[in-house]
Amino acid sequence: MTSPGSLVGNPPSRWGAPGEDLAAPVPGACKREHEEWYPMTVTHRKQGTRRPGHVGAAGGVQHTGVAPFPSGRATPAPAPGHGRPGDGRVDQRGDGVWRDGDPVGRRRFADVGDIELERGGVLPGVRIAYETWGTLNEARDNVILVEHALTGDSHVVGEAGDGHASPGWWNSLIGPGRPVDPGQWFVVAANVLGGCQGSTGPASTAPDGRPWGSRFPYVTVRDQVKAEHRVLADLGIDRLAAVVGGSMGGMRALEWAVSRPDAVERCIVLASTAYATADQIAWCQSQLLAIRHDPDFSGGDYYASGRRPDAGLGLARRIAHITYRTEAELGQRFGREPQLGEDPLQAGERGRFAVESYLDHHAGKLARRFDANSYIVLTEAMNSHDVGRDRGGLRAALARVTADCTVVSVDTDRLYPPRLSDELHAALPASEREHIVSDFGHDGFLIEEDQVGRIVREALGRPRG
Ligand SMILES: CC(=O)SCCNC(=O)CCNC(=O)[C@H](O)C(C)(C)COP(=O)(O)OP(=O)(O)OC[C@H]1O[C@@H](n2cnc3c(N)ncnc32)[C@H](O)[C@@H]1OP(=O)(O)O
Ligand SMILES: N[C@@H](CCO)C(=O)O
Repeated sequence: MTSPGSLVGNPPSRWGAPGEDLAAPVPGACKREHEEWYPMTVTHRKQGTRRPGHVGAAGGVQHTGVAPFPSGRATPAPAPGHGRPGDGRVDQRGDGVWRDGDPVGRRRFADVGDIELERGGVLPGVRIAYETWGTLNEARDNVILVEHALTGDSHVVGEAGDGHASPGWWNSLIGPGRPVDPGQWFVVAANVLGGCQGSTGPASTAPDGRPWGSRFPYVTVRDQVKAEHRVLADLGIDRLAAVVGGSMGGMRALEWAVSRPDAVERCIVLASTAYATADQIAWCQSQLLAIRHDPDFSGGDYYASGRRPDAGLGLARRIAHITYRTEAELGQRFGREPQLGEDPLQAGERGRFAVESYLDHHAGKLARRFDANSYIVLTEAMNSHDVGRDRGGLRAALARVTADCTVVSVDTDRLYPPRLSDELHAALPASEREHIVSDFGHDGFLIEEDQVGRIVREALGRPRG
C-alpha cells in the first residue's frame, strides 16, 4: 500500500511507458475528478464569502458521484500534452510550465538583460512575462503594480485557457467599476523571477541550451524586485501610484517601498511580513524536503527524464495548504466525514477522510499547473526575505519608506499572524492598519475579495501630497 504522503509509488501510468496509451484512464481513477472524486456534501460556514460557484443555492457545495481513490495518492496528473477538457491547461508538454511556443494569452514579455544577484553571480538574459490592464496616461503617474503570491502569476484577472493555466486569482479586483478601474489606472502584473509562467526560472533554457534545473541560482526577493524595476523602466515608468500584494507578493510590495522609496507613492501589504519568521521557515523546510526527497526530483534535473516530482510537490502543497487555512474551517467543512464511498477506518487499503480527499485535490491541482523547481526557488526567496538585512535592521530599513502604506492582516492567519502586521505598521513612517475578518486563515487575502476590494479602493482614494 502507498502510505499517505509516500514519496515512492508515483502512479506509473502518469507518464506512461514507451508506447503506452497515455489517454487511457489510470486504474481506479476518474477522468473528470471535479465531478466524481469528492462525492460528499460539505457546507461552508460563511455563505457569501465564497467565490461564485463555490456556494450552492442552499449554502453548500454539492459533491456527488462515487469514485474512491486509494488513500495518500495525489490526484493523477493527466498525460503530458493532454489537459482535461476545459481545465485551461495550455502548456504544450502538460508539465505546468509555460514555454516558448505555448499560446501567449495576455502575456507580454520584457527582456531585462543580465541580473546581478544579491547573493552573488549573474543571471544572464532574464525575461519577465507580464500583463497589463488600462492605459498609461501622459503623465505616467497612474501605474499600479500588482504582486502575486507563491503560486500565482501575472494573470490577476481573466479566464483560464488561451495560454493561462488558471483563472485570475483576484478576479474581482480589476475591471470597470471595480476597486482598480482600468479606466483610471494602468495596471501591471509580472510573473516573478524564478517562476514558471513565462518569466525566467529553473525550467527556462540556460545559455548552454539545456534547462537551468539544479543550476538555477539562489534568488532573493530583492533580486525579484530588481527584475520588476527593469520591466517598468522598459515601459517608460519610473513611479508607481501604488504597489499591492499579498503574502510573497506583499514581500515584494514592501521591498519596492524600501528599496525604491522615491518610486512608490502607496504600498498595500496584505497577509505578509517584514521578514520571514522561524515558524514560516520551518514550515517551508518540510515542503522543500518533500520535493527534494522525491526520487523523480533527480536533484532538480528532471525536465528531460519524462518524470516529474509530482508526489513531492503534492506533499509540499498539502503541508502548505493546511497552514493557509484554519483548524475551525477544516472542522466545519469536513469534520470526521469520510469521503463518500470510502471507509477511512477500513484495515488495509483504507479509504480517505473527506479532508484527505480535499488535500489530495489541491496537491494534484498544483502539480498540474506548477513546476517543482520554481516552488523551491520561490520558497527559498521567501525565506530570504528580511527588509532589514544589511540595512541597519528592520526599523532603519522601514524608516526609509516614504510611501503611504496600508498594512493588512487576516484575523485567523496562523502563518502570517496579525502581530507581524502590527510590527510592520508600527515601524513604518506612514501607515494605515486594516483587518480582514475571515474563517479561512492566510488564504483569506485571496478569498475575501469584497474586503480586499474595499481596502484597496480606500487606499487608492487617499490623496497623496
Ligand atoms: C481561482 C483559482 O483557482 S486561482 C488559481 C491560481 N492560483 C493562485 O494563483 C494561487 C492562489 N489560489 C489559491 O491558493 C487557491 O486556489 C484558493 C485560495 C483560491 C482556493 O480557495 P477556495 O476558493 O477557498 O478553494 P477551496 O480551498 O475551498 O478548494 C476548492 C476546491 O476543492 C474541491 N473540494 C472540496 N471538497 C473536496 C473533497 N472532499 N475532495 C476533493 N476536493 C474537494 C472543490 O471542488 C474545489 O475544486 P476546484 O478548485 O478544482 O474547483
Ligand atoms: N494560496 C496561496 C498562498 C500563498 O500565500 C498561493 O498558493 O499562492
